[in-house]
Amino acid sequence: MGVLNVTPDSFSDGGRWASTDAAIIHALDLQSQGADLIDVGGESTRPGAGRVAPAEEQSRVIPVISELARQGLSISVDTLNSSTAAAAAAAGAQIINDVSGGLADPQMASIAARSGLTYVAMHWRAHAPKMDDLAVYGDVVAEVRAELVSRVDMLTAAGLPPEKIVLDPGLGFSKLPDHNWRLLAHLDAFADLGFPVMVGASRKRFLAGVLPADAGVLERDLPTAVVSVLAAQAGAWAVRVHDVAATRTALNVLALADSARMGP
Ligand SMILES: Nc1nc2ncc(COP(=O)(O)O)nc2c(=O)[nH]1
Repeated sequence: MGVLNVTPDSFSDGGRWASTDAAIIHALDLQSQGADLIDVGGESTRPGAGRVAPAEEQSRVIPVISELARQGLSISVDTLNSSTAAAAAAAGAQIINDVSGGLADPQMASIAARSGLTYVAMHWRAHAPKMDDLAVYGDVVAEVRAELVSRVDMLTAAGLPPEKIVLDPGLGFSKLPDHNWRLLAHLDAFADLGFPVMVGASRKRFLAGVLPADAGVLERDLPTAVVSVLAAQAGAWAVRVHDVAATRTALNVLALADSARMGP
């Protein structure tokens, strides 16, 4: 899943694809790098980001989704807002990627159920201003797992078929670095729930821990690609990344190593 932030302020690529034309060019480039899906977002969820009105979010993402769907790309819409999810479904998106897992907008579960789209429910505890204050866990794996199970219960009660649900541990959302590493080390705890699992580590702060102190954000693309391999080995359904080429290459290494291991 290639990241396409059509926003002026996303933490690692804000403003670069803010125009519709630039966004479409970048989406096609992500596809040529090997992306199976393009995740189109119009509101930055980085810590400290302010909220964006749904109308503004839709003005950013719907023209992009419409054109990319017209060109046959597989699109997810990264939104907390049910009105944006409904508009994206009408514009040709196949997936709703809701970082709040339905908590931010009470209408989202029913809108997602009615849309027939696949729905990614990510683990989340609060909007950006309060997010870091809630990074408190006794057992992060058990608690994130339990909270995602309660999200599934709410979503299915609203009519969303279980087979439409993808789960995501929400790396970097109300998590300290060691929480993220523990979640990555125990992805099986989420895969065991019987839903596809998505992982979004790309360029996130916790990856800085494996880099020199003066490393820039783009240097996190290498550890991101390594995490993509770890996620694939744990059976992840998708990884959400900015640098698709790096992850595609890393997954090619894994595929060749696996085939060599199973070969004669
Ligand atoms: N499902 C899912 N969606 C996401 N959307 C945005 C971000 C924040 O990253 P960005 O600001 O680079 O888009 N991370 C995730 C994530 O980890 N999982």
